[in-house]
Amino acid sequence: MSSIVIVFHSGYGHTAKVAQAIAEGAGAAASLLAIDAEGNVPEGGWEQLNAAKTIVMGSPTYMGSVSWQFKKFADASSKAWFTQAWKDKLFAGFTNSASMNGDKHSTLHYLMTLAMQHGGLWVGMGLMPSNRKASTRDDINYVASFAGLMTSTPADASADEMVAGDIATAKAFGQRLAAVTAAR
Ligand SMILES: Cc1cc2nc3c(=O)[nH]c(=O)nc-3n(C[C@H](O)[C@H](O)[C@H](O)COP(=O)(O)O)c2cc1C
Repeated sequence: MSSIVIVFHSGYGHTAKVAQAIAEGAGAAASLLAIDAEGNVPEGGWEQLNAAKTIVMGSPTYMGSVSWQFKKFADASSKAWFTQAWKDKLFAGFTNSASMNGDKHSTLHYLMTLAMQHGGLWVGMGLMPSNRKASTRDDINYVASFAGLMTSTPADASADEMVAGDIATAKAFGQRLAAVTAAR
């Protein structure tokens, strides 16, 4: 079982690409758990989550919040909530949307609330924003969130056309998650 489980939903592949980059940054400690189009996790998924030290949750931003498939997963996690089975695990979150802002914070805030309901400890980005005149879209944390990973992909861009700086930021976030998980 992996110490870091990245559980995510992705309708069109963008959030999945971010999840892969986080996993790449986190290295051998991490594994991916995709919520399917029906909002279900594959067999053995709940056991993986129960065994994890760190749960990283990701969803695209749809209409200013998580996708319904992610929400179905969140509601199903109430089974773990009843016994506080995930208490004191580390949690982190990420979301991708089309607009630069796009109300992504609303999605991250929901993920954070879910983590708090489970009695978890939230891990933010730990990365300074790239917000200088000389900063470019390909710099680390240009979208500049502290609460969790935000990435933006133009509405007409495929998952393969995602911004390189966002993918690099996701890898850096994965490295941080591996470091804080190992330190526990
Ligand atoms: C139903 C729906 C609602 C969306 N709502 C938003 C939104 O509130 N803000 C935004 O910036 N983008 C919004 N988008 C765009 C998606 O966030 C964007 O296409 C994202 O890359 C999709 O990620 P995915 O490929 O992992 O599903 C929406 C897309 C869909 C399909």
